[in-house]
Amino acid sequence: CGIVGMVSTGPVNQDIYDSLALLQHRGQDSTGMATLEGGGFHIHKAKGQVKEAYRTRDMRKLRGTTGLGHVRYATKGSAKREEEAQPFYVNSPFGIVLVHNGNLTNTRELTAQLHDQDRRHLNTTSDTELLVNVLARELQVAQDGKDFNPQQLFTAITRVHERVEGSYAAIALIAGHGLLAFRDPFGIRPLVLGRRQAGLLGTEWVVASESLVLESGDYDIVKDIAPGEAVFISTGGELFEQQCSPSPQMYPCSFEYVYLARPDSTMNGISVYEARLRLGDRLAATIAKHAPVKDIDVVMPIPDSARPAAMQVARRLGIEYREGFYKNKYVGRTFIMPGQAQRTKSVKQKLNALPSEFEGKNVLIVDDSIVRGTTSKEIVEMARRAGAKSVTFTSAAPPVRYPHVYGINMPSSSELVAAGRTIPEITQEIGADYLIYQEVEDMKDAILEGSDITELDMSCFTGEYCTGNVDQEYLDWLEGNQSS
Ligand SMILES: O=S(=O)(O)CCN1CCN(CCS(=O)(=O)O)CC1
Repeated sequence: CGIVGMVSTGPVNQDIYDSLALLQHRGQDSTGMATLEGGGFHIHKAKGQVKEAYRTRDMRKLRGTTGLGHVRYATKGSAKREEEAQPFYVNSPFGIVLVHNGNLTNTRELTAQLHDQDRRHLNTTSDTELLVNVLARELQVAQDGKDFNPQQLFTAITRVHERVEGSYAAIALIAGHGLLAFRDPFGIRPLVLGRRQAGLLGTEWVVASESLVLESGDYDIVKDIAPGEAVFISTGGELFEQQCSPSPQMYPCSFEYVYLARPDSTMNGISVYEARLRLGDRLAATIAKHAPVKDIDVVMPIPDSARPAAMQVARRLGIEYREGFYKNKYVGRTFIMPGQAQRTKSVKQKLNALPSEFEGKNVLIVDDSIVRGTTSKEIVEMARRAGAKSVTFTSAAPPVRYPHVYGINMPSSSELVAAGRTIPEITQEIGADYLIYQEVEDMKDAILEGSDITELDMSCFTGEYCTGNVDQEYLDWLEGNQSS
């Protein structure tokens, strides 16, 4: 999912719309926007992509100079369990609307607490609804009937960190006051703060999942919100910030760098594009060790996010780089579409092989990752039908062997092609002649090179979950809880 929030000096609806369009790659299922005008909200949510979800009359309703927006894909389960589009709204102690990128892992406990202790009713199974209700409850306690002041928000966020487990980058509008943004104590999901001068009208602020939103709006990048940190921006443009966790740690999600983020974003100070080039450098070294490089005729990317890695593989191995696959850019990102049937159909719609690039050649294909293996299998078949003599399939990410529980839709290990399989078994499963994966340590080094960050969340590759409270019981529950 992608989130954005703004405090401007003029109408904010068009800027939020444009920002959501730039974050579309982070989810195409549904989108929502809310603006704050005086003491009240205007909210619009709809299924589908940004460009089709907001008609002129919807945009006209979204008046106000403070607002937020969300683009979503299902972070767990399938289309059957229709989660609500975001933002979510609660009406006490203030009107609050909230958008969230991430996934909470103690939803069962929180649901019970909210029902028994906090006397709050939940309408959906969405973890975002849990998050906004816990925030509201803790804000009620912190405010304790006194007049509003930002410190109450920071006290409430401190309690949110204590009660909530999992990953969250979140933005909320507090009716009559302003915009609150906060990040989980592990910094798993991204959140960046930007600022620009609006002439004599004052300072304008933006908080977003990716820095390209800031660049596009001519905002200066102020900083990545720190793990555990919260910032509050009043509707008048005054900024308050506080670290709300006693033990913040930086464990950014590795999959942002593998494929989720746009290459032209800088995330936690790391250029996504340059990280992908470095992933290619290291993958090339591993390929040279394990594959018959001298026989390879061409190196090809699977568009789009594997291109930087493929360019480097070709360059390092001294092999010709060719574009053998055409991607239909009008089909959304298939790998995150709920439900297996839709996903298989979409691969054929999404990619096509150009025979002239394959005829009689030993091809080496680079994809950003192999998750379910459905795309990889289809791609190998396409390459052979197009005339390839042999197919070496390579992944710029290591084997995904464990569920991803922090906000990217790969929760069920039964769907993971590498879970419980050896490399030769996976090679056979996808029908390739050779299969080479990135090494875990190489991925970590490639992403973190030149950064002062020392850790990444790589739980879906290693089974080590940085938040510490993801145990086998939870994984089994999650497995059973997935309507596939
Ligand atoms: O970023 S892009 O949209 O360009 C490509 C995203 N990338 C494509 C390959 N899949 C694995 C497919 S599968 O192995 O699960 O079938 C992960 C996501």
